[in-house]
Amino acid sequence: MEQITKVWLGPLPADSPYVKPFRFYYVQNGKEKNWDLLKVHDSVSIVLYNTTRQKLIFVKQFRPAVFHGIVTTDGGNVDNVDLKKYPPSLGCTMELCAGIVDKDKSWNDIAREEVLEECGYDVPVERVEEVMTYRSGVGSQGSKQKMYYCEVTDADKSTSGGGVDDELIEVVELSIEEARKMVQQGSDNNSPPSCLLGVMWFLMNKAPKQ
Ligand SMILES: Nc1nc(=O)c2ncn([C@@H]3O[C@H](COP(=O)(O)OP(=O)(O)O[C@H]4O[C@H](CO)[C@@H](O)[C@H](O)[C@H]4O)[C@@H](O)[C@H]3O)c2[nH]1
Ligand SMILES: [Mg+2]
Repeated sequence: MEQITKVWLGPLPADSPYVKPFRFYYVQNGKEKNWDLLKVHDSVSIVLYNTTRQKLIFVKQFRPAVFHGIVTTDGGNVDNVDLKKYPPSLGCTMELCAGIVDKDKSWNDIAREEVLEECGYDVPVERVEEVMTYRSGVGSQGSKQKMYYCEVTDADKSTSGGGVDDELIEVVELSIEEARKMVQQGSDNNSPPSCLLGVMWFLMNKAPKQ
């Protein structure tokens, strides 16, 4: 699915549109301190539930940062890494449908667009409900993510999804029981906390009571 054939590293160009590193200085309790941080885009995530088939909809994709973390924690060198020893599938994650806020559009419109681009469901923006906001990576980035909830049906499906431009995204459907297991027992699918939070929120507030 991920189709990765080669991996290597390089320095971060100063004009990256995605991450800008800074050293932040401040005086606290009379003492000068500093903190190294990364400015990254804010983002939206969407808990998607298909009521026709009673499935939660997730996206699976190769995440370079996760692959890097796995290889280096294991003591490996990512630069020109041996992909037989470290298969790229190690860096694939199960996530909520999500996207960065990098356009001159409302957050709700961006959430609606991600549902269409990544998962293929074409819904009017009114059907995308705001749930909560939180901060990710508070030690290094502190970016805001707003979580949404959207119920979809098979009739809303207009494309197979999979992302735009060069994105390679797999749409994955889980039953409520399978999603419950993911947060009860944990799993080895590299899910970020935002995805686990979204599933727990759904189970507490939306899942049909048994
Ligand atoms: N981030 C990035 N760095 C690059 O160097 C980089 N180079 C190219 N790109 C392109 O930017 C687009 C980013 O895709 P999305 O808008 O769908 O955003 P996500 O990657 O899904 O990230 C969100 O959702 C995650 C899960 O909740 C959260 O962890 C993130 O914080 C949150 O932003 C893709 O077209 C990708 O090809 C980069 N994107
Ligand atoms: Mg995305």
